Amino acid sequence: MARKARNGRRVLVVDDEVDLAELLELTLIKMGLDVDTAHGVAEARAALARTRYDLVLTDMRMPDGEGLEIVEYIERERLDIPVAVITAYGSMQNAVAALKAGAFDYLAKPLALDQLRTLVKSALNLEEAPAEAGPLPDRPLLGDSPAIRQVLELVEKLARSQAPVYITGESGSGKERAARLIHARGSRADKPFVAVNCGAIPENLMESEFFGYRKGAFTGADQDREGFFQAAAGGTLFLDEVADLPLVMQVKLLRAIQERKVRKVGSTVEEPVDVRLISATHQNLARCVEDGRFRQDLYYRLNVIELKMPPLREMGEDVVLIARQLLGRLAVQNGQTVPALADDALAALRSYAFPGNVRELENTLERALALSDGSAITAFDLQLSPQRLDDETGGGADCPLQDHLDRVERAAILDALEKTGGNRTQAAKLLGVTFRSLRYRMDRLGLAGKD
Ligand SMILES: Nc1ncnc2c1ncn2[C@@H]1O[C@H](COP(=O)(O)OP(=O)(O)OP(=O)(O)O)[C@@H](O)[C@H]1O
Repeated sequence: MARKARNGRRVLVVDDEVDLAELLELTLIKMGLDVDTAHGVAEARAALARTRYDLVLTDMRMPDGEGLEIVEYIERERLDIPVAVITAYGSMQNAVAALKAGAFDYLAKPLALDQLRTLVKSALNLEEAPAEAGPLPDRPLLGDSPAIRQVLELVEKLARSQAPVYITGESGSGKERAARLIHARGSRADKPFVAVNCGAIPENLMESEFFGYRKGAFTGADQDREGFFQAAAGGTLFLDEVADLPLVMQVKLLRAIQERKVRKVGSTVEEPVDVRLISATHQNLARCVEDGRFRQDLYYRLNVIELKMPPLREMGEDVVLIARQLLGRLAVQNGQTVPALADDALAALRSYAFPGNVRELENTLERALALSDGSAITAFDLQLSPQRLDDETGGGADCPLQDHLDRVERAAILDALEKTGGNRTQAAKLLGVTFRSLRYRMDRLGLAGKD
């Protein structure tokens, strides 16, 4: 089966499960890609022999063979096509075998669509959609539980003040959304809101990214450039994952906050800056201070007022309320009628721990909408895996699987780079992955500047 879209990049999806293939296909088409689907290894080989693809996504287990064979085929024939595999939940061995055979990444089932999109964008070097022009839409924080009402009250108060705000909460609990709301409701609303993921900036570029640089400051600096501080002038600078700032940068940030001035790299003059700071992290920053990983003086500067985002599982019936609102929005976006939530789906939503909070709920619904027959969403469509119901007791609620895997991966890569003196080719060999796979992984984990 082949479907056409808009930007000329062609992806081969290999999956014998019709539902999953359809979900992948829909998601990729929405990204503007052309998609062919093969329902087994033999069909995939035939398609690869016939057509030039820019990316292959393959399931691991199919009736006529393993996804691994496709990875090996692409390597053997030197087709130079990035290939990613989709593995069953919990089968890390399969994922590792595929990476060793040349796959550049893997996705675990049930599929998280935002991870899929990140992977595809990265493999195809697709540009991010341009940022929305004009003032940011004042998107609300959904929910009506006492926990979220308290948050909303505090947001209104914080919007009226200029004090630094420090937002805590689990991943996906709406920290960035709350920060945007504080900005949008305050006196700086018509000025920029600049969000910075502190964990994603290579260490060697941090200073110039934050404070800008002058032409000639270093090789390649062929014109003056503004940093985040200048870009947020008069508005709000949102420092996400602030615990990931390296200590050297913490000193520079503290200075900028205290002096209300920044100096571009390569410049001798300081310029005044006026930004409101909001920072966030899902880590325990006080513990980072105790461990010596975060400066206490900066911690006090940032943590003037704390806003705690509640986890979705502590928001009672909000899970159903938010699910209905999100479903309505998604269905309208797709031009579908809004499906009902069947009783078994409601029960599944109420009993699941949602370690990934509202973000996970959004992904779950997006996937369910694609899988459902259109009239009602059932528990089956939601695919909330029962193992994860126990996450709360197993510590998983504080540590969703992806975070855990990322941490393991990050430690292994850093270790290999240290052992090889930063030589990526040797590090890739040591890790048993291809050079391209290592480069991709370092980009994804924000380690690109670490060697
Ligand atoms: N209360 C809410 N109402 C509506 N949408 C929400 C709510 N909370 C979170 N979201 C949505 O969930 C997704 C994740 O939210 P956001 O990025 O604000 O979370 P975060 O806590 O900053 O996550 P991370 O720690 O991973 O950066 C976004 O799409 C956001 O719009």
